[in-house]
Amino acid sequence: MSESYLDLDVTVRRGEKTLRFSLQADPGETIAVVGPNGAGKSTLLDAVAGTAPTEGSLHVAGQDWRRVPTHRRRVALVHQDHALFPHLSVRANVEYGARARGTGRAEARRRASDLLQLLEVGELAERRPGQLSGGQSQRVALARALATEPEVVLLDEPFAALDVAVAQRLREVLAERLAGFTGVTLLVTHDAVDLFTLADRVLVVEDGAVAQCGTPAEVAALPRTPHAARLVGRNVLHGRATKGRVVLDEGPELVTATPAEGPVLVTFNPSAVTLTTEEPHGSARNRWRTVVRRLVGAGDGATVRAHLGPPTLTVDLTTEAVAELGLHEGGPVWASLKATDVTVQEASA
Ligand SMILES: Nc1ncnc2c1ncn2[C@@H]1O[C@H](COP(=O)(O)OP(=O)(O)OP(=O)(O)O)[C@@H](O)[C@H]1O
Repeated sequence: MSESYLDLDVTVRRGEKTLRFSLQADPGETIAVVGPNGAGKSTLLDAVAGTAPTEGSLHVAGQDWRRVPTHRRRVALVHQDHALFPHLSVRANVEYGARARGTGRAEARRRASDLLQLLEVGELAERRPGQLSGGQSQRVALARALATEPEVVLLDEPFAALDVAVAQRLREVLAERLAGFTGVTLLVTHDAVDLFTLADRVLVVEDGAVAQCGTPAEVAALPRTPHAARLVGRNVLHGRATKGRVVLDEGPELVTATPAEGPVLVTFNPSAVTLTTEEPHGSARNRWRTVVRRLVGAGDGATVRAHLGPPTLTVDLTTEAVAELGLHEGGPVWASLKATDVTVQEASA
């Protein structure tokens, strides 16, 4: 019998693809699931919910969930399109969640009132879903999901359709609510903010398998996939190390301060890269003449993210610096990087 609250080790076949997931989680844990499009994040949720045919083992709260039919699994799923019942009031939508699990009418009503209050939409109880904003609807959808007293909550990009301020407020409300939740929450997200505000751990999914699982700080410090690196704003390059040098898969060499041998991932902060128009003559051991591929404003008007390559680099700089350097897409630039700013980790074969 498994020690973990949730213990999953499954294989899922989807068309031509075979996806394989393994995850153990403790009571009360919130796990962010990240990865590129098509990596298998939704498939992982489907495997837990029982809506995808799976082989392997899945235990939740001491029960063998392979023996629990899908409709009896104590699992609540919230998507970005919340799909509330349009003909029922907000209150009735949330009560439905509880009643569907066999809860009595009075208890369901009490639970719905409590949850709507907690999610700060108590005053909307008599409205119909059509009379709610996107953020309000999403709160009601969360209330309805939690009213089922689930053992596992599956949140599939629940903030994706909301504007930034609404999403931020809902994150705060959800963080409070999840703090008192004793089950396991899996949260699929493409937003690094979720990692640092909601997640106890981050599960990085790549190409139908778990590429990394660690605390948000661990993944931020040493992301093991380019997607995770981009998400947390770090650079990651693949290469092969011999004696303090790494021959990058993209061609150029990189000098590092850490001895390593064999396949490696090298990571570094965008702020560690210095850009110049002339070849730099400072102490930086690594310098490359490269090309500006894309310049993307950060939305605050003051900072710009430059994508360069080869080698593929991301660099954050101020709009003044962009102007001073005369950076433009397709234009040349020198990038330099100190050996001591580079972290080297072994790559799994
Ligand atoms: N019902 C299905 N039948 C066949 N293949 C499927 C099915 N559902 C998903 N797939 C495939 O399985 C893989 C994983 O898809 P999945 O939707 O789990 O990825 P995801 O990480 O959730 O992606 P996204 O971020 O785009 O939602 C993809 O290659 C996808 O094309």
